[in-house]
Amino acid sequence: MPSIAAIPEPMAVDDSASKKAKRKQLKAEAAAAAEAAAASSGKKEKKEKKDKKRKTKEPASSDEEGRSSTSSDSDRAPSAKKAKKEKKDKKAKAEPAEEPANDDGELTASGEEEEPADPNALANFRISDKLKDKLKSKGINALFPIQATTFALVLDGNDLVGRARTGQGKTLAFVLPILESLVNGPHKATRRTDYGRPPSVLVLLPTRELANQVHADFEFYGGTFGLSTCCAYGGSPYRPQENALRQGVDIVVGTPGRVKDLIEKQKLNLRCLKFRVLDEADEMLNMGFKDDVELILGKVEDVTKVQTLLFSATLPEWVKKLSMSFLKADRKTVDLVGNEKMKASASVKHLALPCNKAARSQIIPDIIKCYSHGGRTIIFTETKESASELSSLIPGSRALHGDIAQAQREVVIAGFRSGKFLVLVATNVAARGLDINDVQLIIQCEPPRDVEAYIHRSGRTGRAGNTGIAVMLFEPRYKFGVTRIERESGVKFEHISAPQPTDVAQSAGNEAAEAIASVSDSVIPVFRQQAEELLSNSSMSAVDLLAKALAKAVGYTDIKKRSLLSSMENHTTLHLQTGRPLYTPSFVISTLKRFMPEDRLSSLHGITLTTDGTSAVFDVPSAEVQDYIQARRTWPG
Ligand SMILES: Nc1ncnc2c1ncn2[C@@H]1O[C@H](COP(=O)(O)OP(=O)(O)OP(=O)(O)O)[C@@H](O)[C@H]1O
Repeated sequence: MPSIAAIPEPMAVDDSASKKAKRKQLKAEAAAAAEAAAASSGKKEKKEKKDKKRKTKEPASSDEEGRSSTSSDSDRAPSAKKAKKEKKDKKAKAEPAEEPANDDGELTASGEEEEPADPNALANFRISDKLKDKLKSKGINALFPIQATTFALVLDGNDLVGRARTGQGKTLAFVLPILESLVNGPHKATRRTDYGRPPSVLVLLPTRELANQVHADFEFYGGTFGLSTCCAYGGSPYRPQENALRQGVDIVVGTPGRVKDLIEKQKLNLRCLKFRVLDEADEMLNMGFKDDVELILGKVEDVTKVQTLLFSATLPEWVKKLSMSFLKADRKTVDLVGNEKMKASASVKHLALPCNKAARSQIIPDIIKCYSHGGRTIIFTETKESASELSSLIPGSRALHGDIAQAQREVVIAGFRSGKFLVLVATNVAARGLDINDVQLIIQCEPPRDVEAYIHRSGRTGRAGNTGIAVMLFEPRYKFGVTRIERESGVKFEHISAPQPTDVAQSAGNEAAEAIASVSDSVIPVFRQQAEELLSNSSMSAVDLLAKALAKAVGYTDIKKRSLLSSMENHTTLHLQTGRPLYTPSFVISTLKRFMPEDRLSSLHGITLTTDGTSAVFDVPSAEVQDYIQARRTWPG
């Protein structure tokens, strides 16, 4: 006999634990995941570290070190505490590089000021003192695995394809050896330093924001050697870029369109190029820059004199093939992801949440309240229109997409970086490479079309040893989008339901209670009389009244119900059990028609069969729940 009941609790997530406990658990799990990832990419290195006293150092080799480990990391049972320590130390765990060489007297070969046990300590690499000081000023005392494994290869003149997960320091993996190579290494002798010199380095990347970021790194670290950098991207005036090129620069960082324009206008000359770097190469090709990139790379007269480096967290097969035409035959490949199942960042907790499009703007602010821990949030939408629309619906957020004027885009990014506002609603322009401090939460409004987008978007959090949370929303009907991303990225989503209004209110209440403690006693005389009147005129207890005051202080006058299935406000999820196969959603409708008038069923939506096929869940307006339950009771069958 069929039965029908409202589902009062989330179906797939245990909400019984307090918010605090949940937060703690998430943090600990994400930290453990981070540890596992680090352990995974550096498994061999860790083992070696253990045995360090017995073993001698070996030179870095792409063949050996590029291989990633798949063996069991669970044995390690990493603790959150340990992960925290790791975050603090930002320790890298890769193979030691070759013995440092002292090629011009500027480089140090001793590990005196470094932690001697760390094979990736700066002292173990051919990095000059000036550059080391700059790195230390940023809190960098050791290289990350991708940097440690590629440093000597690049400095020694190899072409290279480098791959590591998001947030693992790929930028410095090319910045550092390029700078050393120009100033102290093989290119020192032939590098031009005169007025009007053509650049020695060209870095191509897909977005303007990323160009700005990498430019800033080259300026910061290259400035120490007196190297000058020019940033060339579309939407910005030509004049300053052309002036800089006329005077002569050492490094040009830019997007393919503008770089091509400057070459065609004969403002940019690549005849003295020593390095060309393709950062996020697959995205440049995805964005239709393939012809521009090929044209630019083809402008180099003598390719034997140029080193070409290609870096990304994702290297689809066709990009690898393409690298064959850009890079020399003896190129090295360092792939720290390799054939490992998990391609996305392992220091990120990946969550999936069913949510109808119409409910997004209601639910997203609650997700932010529950999961951002007061840090920054980036929300990704598929289209520019939905980014603008959503940002207009989410208080305190700003939009970023390709239709926004470049000057405004820069203002938005600067505001987000500086913490002027904490929520950015963006299209894929913010998906690649952006490294913004304290991004705690990523929300993707729907499963992206390609898995690379998922990997890069979710990788805006959980960077450089930190942990983060990525929530992907999906239409309950299109659950296959989640399965597809799971299959292709290796991510195992934890399925959660929308934070219930009571959860959100509770966490707001906690904050309000803390805030009350900071209110000065000077307000008491002013408000005491109203407080006394309120208490004497009310039949409620002082505690209940205070609870109401807290609710009002954080903007609550009512708690609305939210469906678990589609996250719609004022909707409730019902569970129909028949004990017999239901086959399809239309079969569910015909079953319901037996006890509910047909016209009432028009407000029902989101019918989803449970896995055993004998029951179904669907949403109805909360006001109609009792009608369903009553009708079922009076129905004889
Ligand atoms: N050796 C290091 N020690 C500590 N922090 C580092 C180190 N190297 C890089 N970082 C920091 O790690 C962060 C991530 O680096 P970066 O942006 O280069 O990552 P990425 O691998 O290029 O990520 P994505 O794939 O998302 O572009 C940056 O804030 C950077 O300053």
